Amino acid sequence: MSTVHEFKNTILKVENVSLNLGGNQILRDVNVDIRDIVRPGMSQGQIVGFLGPSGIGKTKFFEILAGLIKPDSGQVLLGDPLTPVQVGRVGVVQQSYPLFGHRTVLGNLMVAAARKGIPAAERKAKCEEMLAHFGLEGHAHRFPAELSGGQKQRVAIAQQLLCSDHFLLLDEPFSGLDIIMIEKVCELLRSIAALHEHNTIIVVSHDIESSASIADTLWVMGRDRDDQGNIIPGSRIKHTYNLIERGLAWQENVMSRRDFHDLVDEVRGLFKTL
Ligand SMILES: Nc1ncnc2c1ncn2[C@@H]1O[C@H](COP(=O)(O)OP(=O)(O)OP(=O)(O)O)[C@@H](O)[C@H]1O
Repeated sequence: MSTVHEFKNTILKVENVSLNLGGNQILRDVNVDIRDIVRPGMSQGQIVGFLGPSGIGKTKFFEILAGLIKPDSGQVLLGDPLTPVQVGRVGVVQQSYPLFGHRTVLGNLMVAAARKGIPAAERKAKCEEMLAHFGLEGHAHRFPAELSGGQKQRVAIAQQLLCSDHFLLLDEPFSGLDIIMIEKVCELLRSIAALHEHNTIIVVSHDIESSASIADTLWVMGRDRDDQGNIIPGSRIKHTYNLIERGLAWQENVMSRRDFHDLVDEVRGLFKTL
């Protein structure tokens, strides 16, 4: 598959974000950005895999990216042109998939479409289009309690995609799924990225292999050490891997490639130093 591409405008920018909690520095001067990737003849969104050891600050950074909590300093800018993040612009898919239990699958999507301001006359068609894209047409009139975990996850992703502004944050989307389901989720996320030029998906995960198999970029969060090897409090994005440059983005069967496994080993090795 061709990797001819250009990086265009920055569509997400994190500037000098720091966060303290309970007297501890959690994040320190985090600076990172995502640029719109353009490929000839297709709409190509962005997928970032966001990795880091447990307790490093991924969840807190995720909440700041979504505008759910404010950093002590710094800011997050989104869109084209860039403007400060506000709650609702970034779709957040939590592991628990919170859906309205008293509404059907279609009803849940209709609420999201209304929240986004899609005109009433167009809502049903838009929601049905989403249901078809997510392979949920047969479940439109079911209630969340009647769905499997994987089906609930797809409804939650569709719902967040409908009511947000091209940005989706997913918290551990592969957790608790078997290998076939993980492949399906990977396929779904790739297809969402291809739905719109600006669609940008950030996947927070402990699963290095699955994240790397769909990402164009990996962010690894970690802390610095001083000259004596002591940890300096406050995490930042310590390493950014450009998988396009490595020829590993947008490749069929990338997981069967030796250079892909070398990358996964490299990231795993890096974790031990963070
Ligand atoms: N309300 C709080 N007050 C003080 N410290 C907190 C608070 N919430 C989180 N922390 C600390 O902030 C750090 C980062 O937590 P966070 O949940 O962001 O880590 P994480 O990378 O998402 O971890 P995991 O991968 O295990 O979910 C942890 O050391 C945690 O103990």
